Amino acid sequence: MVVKNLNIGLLGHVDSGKTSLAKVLSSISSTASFDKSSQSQQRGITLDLGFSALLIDTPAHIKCQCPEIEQIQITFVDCPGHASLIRTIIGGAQIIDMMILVIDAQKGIQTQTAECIVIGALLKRKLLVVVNKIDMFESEEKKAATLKKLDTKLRKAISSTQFGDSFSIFHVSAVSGEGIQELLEGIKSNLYMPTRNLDEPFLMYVDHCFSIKGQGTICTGTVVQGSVSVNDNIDIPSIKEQRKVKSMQMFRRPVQKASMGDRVGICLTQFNAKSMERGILCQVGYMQLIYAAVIQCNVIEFYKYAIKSKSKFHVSVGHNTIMAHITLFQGTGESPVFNSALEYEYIDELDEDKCKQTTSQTVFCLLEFETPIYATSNSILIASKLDLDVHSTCCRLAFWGNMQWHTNNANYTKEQLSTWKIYKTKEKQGTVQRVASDQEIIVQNLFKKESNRQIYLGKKIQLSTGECGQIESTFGQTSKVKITFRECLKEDTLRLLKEGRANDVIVMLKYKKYVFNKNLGIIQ
Ligand SMILES: Nc1nc2c(ncn2[C@@H]2O[C@H](COP(=O)(O)OP(=O)(O)OP(=O)(O)O)[C@@H](O)[C@H]2O)c(=O)[nH]1
Repeated sequence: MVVKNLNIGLLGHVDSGKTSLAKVLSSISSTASFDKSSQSQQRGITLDLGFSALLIDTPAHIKCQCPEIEQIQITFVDCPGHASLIRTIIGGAQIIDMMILVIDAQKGIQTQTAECIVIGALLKRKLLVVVNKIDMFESEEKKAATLKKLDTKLRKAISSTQFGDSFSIFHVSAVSGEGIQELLEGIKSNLYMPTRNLDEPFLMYVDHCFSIKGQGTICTGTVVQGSVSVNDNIDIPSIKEQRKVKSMQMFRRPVQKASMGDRVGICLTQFNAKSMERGILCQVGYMQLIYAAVIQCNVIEFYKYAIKSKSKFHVSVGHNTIMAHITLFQGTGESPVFNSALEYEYIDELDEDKCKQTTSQTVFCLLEFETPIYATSNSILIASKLDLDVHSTCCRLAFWGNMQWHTNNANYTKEQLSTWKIYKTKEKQGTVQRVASDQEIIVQNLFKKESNRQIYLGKKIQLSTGECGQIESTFGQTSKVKITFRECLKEDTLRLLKEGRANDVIVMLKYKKYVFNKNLGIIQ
């Protein structure tokens, strides 16, 4: 029997009814489903990803493309909704093919609804919207009016994202069952066969790990790339060891092979399950630790705070979230970023214009991780400010991007970054000490006493009165320099200087200073 697995995430604000919906939609539960953990039950909220499944006959529109698929197993990934668990939500969204956005009919769009839309949109997931709890209205009239208004609001809010308006909205009650049959039909008709590239190296995101005495250690998770078979040797990067795949199960069915998109439990030869609560399994030698990365910086339009170089953001990759120190810069060209012939301008703070990237200027972000992470060259990195107040009504997701460059070298700073030409535009100002001739002036205060004036020789300067000249030579033992002009200075300028009004004639030197290569100093 050929059964294909598809993963559908249930995302939405806390208490909108995601777990209740997962329950009514599923026929198979797993060891991690429906808030079984005692902590979850005590607090009454989902604390971790929950997995359950529904087996259906292959819908006709898929059957005609893939006649060999007899049944489809839909794995529902029930994500937490509470603001403090956004890391888990981001992790959950990375393993799904389609997302069901759950909204409380009476509360409408709430803060985490918006964050979930952002996450789903940037990961390019297919979207279905479910308005839940429609049994809670006091009258049919009130229900019809509220739902009509909410649908319009939802379409308006979502249409500005990558989802556009190509999504369906369903009105249901997970408690009374109203609308559930229509939702199931809607899910079936929206199913599609995502591209599964099985030739890539095996990679699995593990969400739970536990030991069974006498058998081994079980890792449950989703295969996000390639495939794995019983008896394969695989890497456990977090403990830097390899283990053999002893057996595998998909929702309690033993299988010999699992491929991209499958939810699977893999039994490995024993290791300490505590060493890997969340993590990855992969083909031997595939994953390496990454110490820094560059992404093209796609700013999330709902993020309302400043994005500044030298600040720190949380960065999520797969199920992992770590702190990173950021440096922003912009340049021409798309990827790959680092052509040593190109120069990039350092950005202190992203303003609105820079957020709207033009085709000629692309904003990049260097992320230097506080602790190294495992990522692959096609990983999506999502940066957020999770230390913002969880009760805030603002979106905490700031920007995201695919990896353009990364380094596995812990000592990368000196060895690699110094070849990058990321510059800051600097300006020095000085005053005229005396006029040597009408084409020659001696300038003071442009440099500090200890500055090496030699490296500035030949650089252009401009006077605040408009004339352009160049630094001809150093002058004397102090910090002065001689500046020459091709043309004679303007009469007005000479008059000001003769009258001793040196402060009205400012000498300006603009130059580029490289961020990662202090020695290079200046170019023009
Ligand atoms: N009346 C009514 N109550 C519902 C419905 N769906 C869920 N509930 C109730 O709403 C509360 C929250 O439901 P959950 O399914 O736990 O919500 P959730 O979105 O999974 O919650 P978190 O995962 O913690 O964000 C529970 O008390 C449910 O019984 C519904 O359709 N109608």
